[in-house]
Amino acid sequence: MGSALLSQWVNGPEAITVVDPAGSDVPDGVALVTDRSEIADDQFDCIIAAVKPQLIDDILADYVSNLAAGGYVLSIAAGYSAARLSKLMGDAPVIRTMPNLPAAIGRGVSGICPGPHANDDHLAHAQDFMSRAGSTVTVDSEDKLDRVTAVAGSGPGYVFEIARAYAEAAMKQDFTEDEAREMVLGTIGGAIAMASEPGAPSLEELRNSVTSKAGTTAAGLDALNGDGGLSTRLHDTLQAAYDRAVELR
Ligand SMILES: NC(=O)C1=CN([C@@H]2O[C@H](COP(=O)(O)OP(=O)(O)OC[C@H]3O[C@@H](n4cnc5c(N)ncnc54)[C@H](OP(=O)(O)O)[C@@H]3O)[C@@H](O)[C@H]2O)C=CC1
Ligand SMILES: O=C(O)[C@@H]1CCC=N1
Repeated sequence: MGSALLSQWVNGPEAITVVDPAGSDVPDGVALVTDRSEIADDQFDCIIAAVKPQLIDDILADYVSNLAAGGYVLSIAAGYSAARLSKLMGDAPVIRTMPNLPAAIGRGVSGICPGPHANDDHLAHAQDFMSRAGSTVTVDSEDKLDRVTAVAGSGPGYVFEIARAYAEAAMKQDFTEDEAREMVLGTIGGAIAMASEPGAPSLEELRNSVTSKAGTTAAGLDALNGDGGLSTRLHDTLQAAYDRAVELR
């Protein structure tokens, strides 16, 4: 996720240093170090926590002395609470965000939640930073951010899985993998673009406009969600993701 954001963050004025022990590729203009010792004496206005939540305790505390006076810590980690991170980082100001993977093409959706000691300047920077990767929504509680995580942070995973299953079903209707992928992604992309037009009808109205009385779509929709199974499954999906975020706090 860090690389996806980095690909958009480089379009701004900040000088960015990435610490990655694996030494992966970084965009032009970004400094890469593979060991914190290489930047031991350096100061940064913003430290970004982009490792897995389970690794934050082991990794981030080493960077307390790298945070410049007046700076803040920006976390993209799921669940891990701002209060816990602030404490770990010597009572530093913390802002939590929850981006999603289409940030890689500037089409992400990011939740932003100011945490302990964060001031308006920190929040303004975080909003500017995240908006380079797509749209943002600022929420006023971490519980809400954990719900953004369930809906949008994990969301591309659900969408890719739905598209994968949809394409698999298309292949069972005697299409090749390439044909199925093209038809399914074209159909999803076209439908989403239409629903996203300014002034577009509600999603329910759009669905109804495809559904001829006693026609093929009605037959398909009955199999898809006639018993409410899809609605229940999606409710359970979001609830399970939220519950996991709560466990990671
Ligand atoms: N994936 C997603 O769509 C989203 C992820 N997030 C959050 O982003 C964070 C990263 O997740 P994700 O990108 O999926 O996970 P990854 O494992 O792909 O990324 C974590 C990166 O941290 C690196 N790393 C490991 N140890 C260190 C260290 N000591 N110092 C610096 N870097 C280190 C890893 O390197 P290596 O691979 O070599 O171990 C890896 O490149 C998580 O906190 C997650 O909750 C938030 C929103 C969406
Ligand atoms: O699966 C995860 O935990 C991360 C957070 C949201 C998306 N990926």
